[in-house]
This record gives sequence, structure tokens and C-alpha cells, in this order.
Amino acid sequence: ACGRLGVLSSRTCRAGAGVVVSATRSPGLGNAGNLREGSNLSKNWDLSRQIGDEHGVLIECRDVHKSFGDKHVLQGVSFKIRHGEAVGIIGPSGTGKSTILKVMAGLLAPDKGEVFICGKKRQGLVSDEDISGLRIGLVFQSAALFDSLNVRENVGFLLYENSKLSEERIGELVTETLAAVGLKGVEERMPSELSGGMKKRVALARSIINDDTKETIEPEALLYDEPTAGLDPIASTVVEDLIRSMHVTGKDAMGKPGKIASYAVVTHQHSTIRRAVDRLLFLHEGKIVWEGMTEEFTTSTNPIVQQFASGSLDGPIRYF
Ligand SMILES: Nc1ncnc2c1ncn2[C@@H]1O[C@H](COP(=O)(O)OP(=O)(O)OP(=O)(O)O)[C@@H](O)[C@H]1O
Repeated sequence: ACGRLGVLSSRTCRAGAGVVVSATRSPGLGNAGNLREGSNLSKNWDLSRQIGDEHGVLIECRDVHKSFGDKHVLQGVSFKIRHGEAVGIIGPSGTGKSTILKVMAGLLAPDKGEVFICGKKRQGLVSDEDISGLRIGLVFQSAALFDSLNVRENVGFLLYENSKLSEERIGELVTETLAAVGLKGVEERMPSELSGGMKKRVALARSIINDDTKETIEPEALLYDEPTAGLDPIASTVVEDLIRSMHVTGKDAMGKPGKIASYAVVTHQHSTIRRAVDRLLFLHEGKIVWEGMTEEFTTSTNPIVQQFASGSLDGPIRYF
């Protein structure tokens, strides 16, 4: 056991709610990417400057492979996420979307290929590295709150376990962070007393809370695994807007500027694609088969994208 709450091993404490990895800070850059589709994109971005350009790249996966037993899940996945980007990762079930998030977060090591964080090649897993520089938070699909801890202990978990802050200061930070995600007066509630949407917001608060006495404070990249799964349309909108509001381009529930430099969202929900992301990566059979801006998703002529966008049973994607 580790820390004041004493419920998990120290390794789990570090790699659990908010993953923190080593890297250096990088300068800002607007939305961009190695865009394979998109005739009218050049009016928005100087592509000749940005394609192949390493400037502003926070996370890069290069030819990443990952197998579980004889299942070759990731079969050469390559992409870049730049500073300022809001990226969606979509694709059929079981195609490896959660797996690539865990690889990016440093919770899973690729069998082959590399992950670069701000241009620096990651060696090993996040728990083996020093904590400094770019922080990557992973918000799990299930919200993954600890059932035996109340909201305050869940949100403050990493600080109770790993920081030297007083309990009083952690309590204040928890309240401030809950307010940033639009929650008030729920600190002493147990997870079982919250709705699904509230649980997701508590999980978001846990991934953005910071020890404000440390030099490197907030996570700069957040990875969300199906943040709106199982929510009704209105609760989904609340979470989608919250994700946007925490981005550098948005304002949080308290009207303060967002602090998250970039984020990636795995989702199956059209509303989340439309509302919370700007650029999409389509993963199918272990590879990125399409990249494009969100508005191109419904107009793409790529048969895989067309089938996925329409939900048709006819097309290259087969489940049975
Ligand atoms: N730790 C593991 N051990 C064994 N198999 C695994 C493990 N993690 C994932 N898999 C398998 O890898 C494949 C990809 O899983 P993953 O969760 O990444 O897919 P996904 O695209 O996120 O799916 P969904 O959209 O249904 O959530 C699945 O077949 C899954 O069963």
C-alpha cells in the first residue's frame, strides 16, 4: 500500500487515475496533421509547412504493433497529435482503439514501433520513467472510480498518495477542480450515489487535478476512452462541452481558460465526433485507414468511412 489512502500499490498509484510521463513542453500550433483527405484544407492551414514538420508534435506513434496472444491487434499504426489539436479515434469494435490509447499513455508497451513524446522516444512504460514535463492523463471508459472511496478521496487520490500537500489544501483543490467540471457539494458522496454523467465528470476532475506547488502542474494531453458511452443525449452534450472547455481553446465551468494542450477521444457517438473533435483518425484492422477533418467524415468517398458513417450492413466492414 502507499500514501494516505493506502489502498493500492505505488506503481498503480502512479499509473492509475492520471498518468504522468516524461517529455518537454513544446510550443503551440493550431490544428494540423498529415491529412490524407481534404481538398479545401489549405485555406485553413499552411500544409506545406506542417506536413512532415515535427514542430508542435506532442505525441507520435510510429509503426506501432501490438498483439495479445495470436491476435495481432495493432498492425503498424502511425500518426501524430500536435499541440492544440482535438483528435477523435474511431473505428469498429475490437479494432484496437483502447489499446492505442494505452500505448500512448505508456500503460502498454508496443511489441514493435515507437512512441515519441515531444520528439523524445519513450523507453519502457510510464511507471518506469521519471515524472517531469508533458503529462498525459487517461480517462477510462468506465469512469473507474474507487467504489470504497468518496468523491473527495477519488478526485484527490494522486495528491493524497503522492504529494506532501496538507489534507486541507488537497480538499480545497478538490473543491476547485470539481467546480471546474461543474460539480458542487458532492465531495462526501460515494460513487454509488452519483449518476453516470456525474461519475464521468468526477473522473475528469481526477484527471486534471494538480499539485499546484510543483513546477509542472497540469496534464497537457488528455486521452478519453468513450467518455460519453452509456449517457443520455443531454448528459453526453454536457460531457462533450466539458471536454471542449478544458482545451486551451475553451473556458471551463468557472469561466477560466482551458489548460489542456491537446486531447484524443475514442468514441462511437456521432454527437461526440461532431461536438468535441476537429480531426479524425479511423482505425480498422490494426491500421489507420483514413484521416480527415470532422466535417469530411460524412462526405468522404472512402467506402469504409461511408459504411461507418451510415451504419450500413453493406460494405467492407463485416462483423459476422
Ligand atoms: N489485455 C488484453 N489481453 C488480451 N486481449 C486483449 C487485451 N486488451 C485488448 N484485447 C483484445 O484486443 C482487441 C482490441 O481491443 P480494444 O479494447 O483495443 O478494442 P476497441 O477498438 O477499443 O473496442 P471497442 O470499440 O469495442 O471498445 C480485442 O479483441 C480485445 O479483446
